[in-house]
Amino acid sequence: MSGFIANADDIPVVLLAGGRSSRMGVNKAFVLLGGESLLARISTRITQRQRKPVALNADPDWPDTLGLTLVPDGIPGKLGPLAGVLTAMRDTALRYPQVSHVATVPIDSPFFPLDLIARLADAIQGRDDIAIATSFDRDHPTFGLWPVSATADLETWIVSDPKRRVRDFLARHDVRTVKFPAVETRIGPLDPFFNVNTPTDLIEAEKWLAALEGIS
Ligand SMILES: Nc1nc2c(ncn2[C@@H]2O[C@H](COP(=O)(O)OP(=O)(O)OP(=O)(O)O)[C@@H](O)[C@H]2O)c(=O)[nH]1
Ligand SMILES: [Mg+2]
Repeated sequence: MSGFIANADDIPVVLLAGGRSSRMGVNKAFVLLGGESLLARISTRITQRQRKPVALNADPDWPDTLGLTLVPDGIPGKLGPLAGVLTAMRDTALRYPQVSHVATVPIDSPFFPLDLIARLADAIQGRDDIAIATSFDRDHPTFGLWPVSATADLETWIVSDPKRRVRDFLARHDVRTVKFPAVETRIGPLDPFFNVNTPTDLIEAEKWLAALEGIS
C-alpha cells in the first residue's frame, strides 16, 4: 500500500515483562540497576518520547505496575515473547481501534535508543508491515512495531506452530529492519540493546551505566 505513514505519536507501547526470568532466578523487572528497578528505568525512558499511556504485559498477579495499565496474556502457557506481542496487538485493537501498529519494548534492555519508535515508524511503508530493530548484525524482534492487521495470523500461528520461533513468524510477513548504531561510552562501544538476562549481565550493565554517566 503506497502513501501509508505510521505516525510515531499515534503508536501505543506495551512493555514486555511476561517471561519467566529463569536465567536471572528472580523477577528481572524488579532487579536494581543504579539503584532503580529495570521496570522503572524502562518506563521512565519510554515515557520521555511517548505520548500515549504505556501498558505493561505481565502476569495477572503482578505486584506493582508503577501506574502502568496491566495487560496479562490472554492465552495460557507462557508461549514466549510473541505471546506478549499478541497481547499487545489485541489490547491495541480494543483500546485504540483507529491505530495501525503497536510497539513492544522488553523490560530487560535498559539502554535502548530514545529514537526507537520514531525510527521504526519511519521504516513502515504499509499498514501490514512489521518493523524490528537490529544492532551489531543481530535482530531484536522484541523491539518491534506490529501491525494490528496481523493479530488473527499470530493468534492461529502461536497455538499451532510446534517451534514458535520468532523468525518463522516474521517470515510470514513484510518486515522492515532498522539498524541502530553502537553508543559511544568511556569504555568502548555499547550495544544499545544490551540485554540483562543473568546476574552476570546485571553486573556488566552497572559498568555500562557508569561508563555512560553524563553521556546519555
Ligand atoms: N507475555 C509473555 N512474554 C514473554 C514470554 N516469554 C518471554 N517474554 C518476554 O519476552 C522478552 C524476552 O524474553 P527473555 O529475555 O527470554 O525473558 P524471560 O523469558 O523472562 O527470561 P528467561 O526465562 O531467562 O528466558 C522479555 O521481555 C520477556 O518478559 C511469555 O511466555 N509470555
Ligand atoms: Mg532477554
